[in-house]
Amino acid sequence: MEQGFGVVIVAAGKGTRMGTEESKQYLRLLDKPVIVHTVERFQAMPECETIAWVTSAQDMLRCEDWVREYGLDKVRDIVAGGKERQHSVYAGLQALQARGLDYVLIHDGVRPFVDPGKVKACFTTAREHEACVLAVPVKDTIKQVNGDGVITATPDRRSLWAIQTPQAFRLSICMSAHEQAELEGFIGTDDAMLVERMGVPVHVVEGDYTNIKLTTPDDLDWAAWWMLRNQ
Ligand SMILES: Nc1ccn([C@@H]2O[C@H](COP(=O)(O)OP(=O)(O)OP(=O)(O)O)[C@@H](O)[C@H]2O)c(=O)n1
Ligand SMILES: C[C@](O)(CO)[C@H](O)COP(=O)(O)O
Repeated sequence: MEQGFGVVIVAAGKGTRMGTEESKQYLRLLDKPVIVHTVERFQAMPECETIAWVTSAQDMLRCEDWVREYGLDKVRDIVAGGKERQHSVYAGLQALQARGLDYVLIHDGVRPFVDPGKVKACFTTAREHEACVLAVPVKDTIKQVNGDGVITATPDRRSLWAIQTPQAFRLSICMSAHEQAELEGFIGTDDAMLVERMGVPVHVVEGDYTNIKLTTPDDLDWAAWWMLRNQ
């Protein structure tokens, strides 16, 4: 059988933009915490061999409890994250390195609706090309606006994509990209940025608009409705 992938699920953020007392990854979405819904997506995929769950140091115990309660036996590592998302990803990558897999997927713990078929397509493309992300074409016209609130450019929409997770890479490339960024003090908003800086072409696979990242309170209403509709 072909080797599968390991996934790093990052959930060590504070969720400042959500503005809730409890961090957004622990909010209940119908019957379970958001993060449990997300981990279950990967737990159920035959291609997923191992999961590294990145959380804050103070939340490790409750995550261990959920692993037992929900039978998430692919979670072999629960590790503490860092100040920025990038540091949290790196902590997860280090844990996965010991698992002997060639390919890693990195996924936001607050994207609970990712479609397994799209995850598989992203993994397959990474196996062919070493680096791949899920993304959707932008629907709006995007403008660049300067500090005075004046439009300075209108990029051609046909070349604009909104980038999501998972992002899939050959593990050795992803590790080197993170190490290089750390060395140079570079912080990116996604992992592809770090790999792009290394000159490695990152391929895009079209995902779904429903693979949203729960970010602001309005996302929660939509998420509850979407989950009910698909039960
Ligand atoms: N230091 C951090 C920051 C973010 N994340 C994770 O990265 C994902 C995407 O980040 P984002 O939506 O920006 O989450 P937060 O940083 O929690 O949100 P905010 O920026 O509103 O505080 C989330 O699952 C979040 O928990 C992380 O593991 N470690
Ligand atoms: C990685 C990501 O999901 C791509 O959209 C995103 O960049 C992570 O969080 P952000 O802080 O909202 O940029």
